[in-house]
Amino acid sequence: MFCASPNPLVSSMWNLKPRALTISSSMEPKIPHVLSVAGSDSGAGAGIQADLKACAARGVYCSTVITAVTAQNTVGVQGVNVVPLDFVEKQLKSVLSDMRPHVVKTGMLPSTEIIKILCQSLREFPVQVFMKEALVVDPVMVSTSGDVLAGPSILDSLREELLPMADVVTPNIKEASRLLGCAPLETIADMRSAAKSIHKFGPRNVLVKGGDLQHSSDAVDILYDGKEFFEFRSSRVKTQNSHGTGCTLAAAIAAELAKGSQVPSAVKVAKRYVETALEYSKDILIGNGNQRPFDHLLKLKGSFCMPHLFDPQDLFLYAVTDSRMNKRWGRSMIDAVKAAIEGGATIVQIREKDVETRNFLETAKACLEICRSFGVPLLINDRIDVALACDADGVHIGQSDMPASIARALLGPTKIIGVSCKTPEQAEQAFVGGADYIGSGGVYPTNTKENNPTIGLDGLRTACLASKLPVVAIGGINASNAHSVMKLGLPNLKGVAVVSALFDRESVSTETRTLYELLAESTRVVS
Ligand SMILES: Nc1ncnc2c1ncn2[C@@H]1O[C@H](COP(=O)(O)OP(=O)(O)O)[C@@H](O)[C@H]1O
Ligand SMILES: Cc1ncc(COP(=O)(O)O)c(N)n1
Ligand SMILES: [Mg+2]
Repeated sequence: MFCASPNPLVSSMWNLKPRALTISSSMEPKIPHVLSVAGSDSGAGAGIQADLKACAARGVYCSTVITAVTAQNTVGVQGVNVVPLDFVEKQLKSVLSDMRPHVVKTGMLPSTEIIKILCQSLREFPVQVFMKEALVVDPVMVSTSGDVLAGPSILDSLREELLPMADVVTPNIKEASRLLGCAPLETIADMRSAAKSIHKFGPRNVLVKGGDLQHSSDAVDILYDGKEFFEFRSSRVKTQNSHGTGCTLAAAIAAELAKGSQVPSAVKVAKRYVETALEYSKDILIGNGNQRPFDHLLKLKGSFCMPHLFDPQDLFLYAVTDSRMNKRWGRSMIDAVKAAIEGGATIVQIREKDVETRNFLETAKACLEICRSFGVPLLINDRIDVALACDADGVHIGQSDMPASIARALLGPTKIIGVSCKTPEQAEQAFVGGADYIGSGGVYPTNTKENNPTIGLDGLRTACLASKLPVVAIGGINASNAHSVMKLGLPNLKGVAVVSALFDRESVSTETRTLYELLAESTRVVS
């Protein structure tokens, strides 16, 4: 059985189904699936092995078509053995005709013939997720060690055949200048202009990766979608363990697209995953060379003690609780959080309006301990200071709180930030400010928030369509209307946030479990 929960214990201890997937209910029920068409790296830092690990870490199934077998280690590439063309074709047919991946990601494509066979196979077996964004091309040419993985002879077929079919292409700075036949890129301005020029070959989105940009203290990537530029910036992790970052980034983008994310949001999540993986494995020692791999599966190892890296699927069943409502039912906030997780909550937010800061902090610390032990992220409502003080996984802020950009500056790159948004303008602001998701509502009338106009299902749809970020619906959602919300079937609508229907009830765990089952039914969970 494939288990997409970040913490398998949550499933096994409480006998829950695996996390639900938001593949539209009108499609066959499937778990998100990426096909990687790439070369094998015997050192397992890059290539097929990186793709398998990155997809696994991001909760996505990955099948593989191997184009070449490389003898490779941390020193360099000692040999390349290209898989015979007819056997590449056979592998493609085997996977595409039967397993129907949602997204195809390509890496090392060592010959023109292999590129042509791939294009032909993709025409014969079109690959789509939510009718769009299904081909991610990482135009691998030279390894970081300087060894050639695909010679200049592939450039024409790459430019003329594969790139026009690509939804996202992810050249590093060297690959970008090779594709364009231009001088090396030296600045971010060069990266922008290269992204624009590569876009003319026909891909819908171009991401020029700046990991190897000299004299840049940050790792900056530039995305161009034909209209807008997006700049993704993270601090540069000081490590030699960065072999395979390019493959990993592209695989993680493909994984997020397979879950239904839009391109900018997929890039953002993927880049943060790479940065976090580099940071957590910066000191590991594998091999004697200077092209050393990092640890893709940090998430599995770290779920008990490390901060939670945002995954849009966390938003599936979002439990929001405060002490006032719990007091009415004679339970502590800590018991409420435990019960919600027991019932299947995939993320928890605590909010307090009338408790003293010191008490709130103590409660938050206790809740965090429970959440960490189950690998469920804990967010603090409004209070960035409390989130920082207890090292919570992030915050949820409203339109009258600090702007997302300031919250991001205060909280740093890895904390989760959600923003309540009613309008497309607010959703855009949240994205630009560095938020991870938006909460949109009130979908239905509610007693928990005064002066909060209802936007209805139409307002929710408008917000989702306008948002580049994943969305969680909020406001008056309960077991009788959750299905109508999820039925909207919008790819970035990831789940529902619930207050009263879980906590203004006698048994929090029973209500949460019932709602979980219902949501799972609406989105057709497969196990
Ligand atoms: N030392 C680093 N610290 C943080 N991010 C990095 C570092 N090196 C690369 N990255 C990021 O890893 C991804 C892969 O980029 P890059 O290294 O340029 O590609 P490639 O591996 O294809 O050469 C990009 O998102 C880049 O910004
Ligand atoms: C099989 C294979 N595919 C891709 C790369 C590129 O990875 P990197 O740029 O990190 O060396 C590689 N070295 N080997
Ligand atoms: Mg790299």
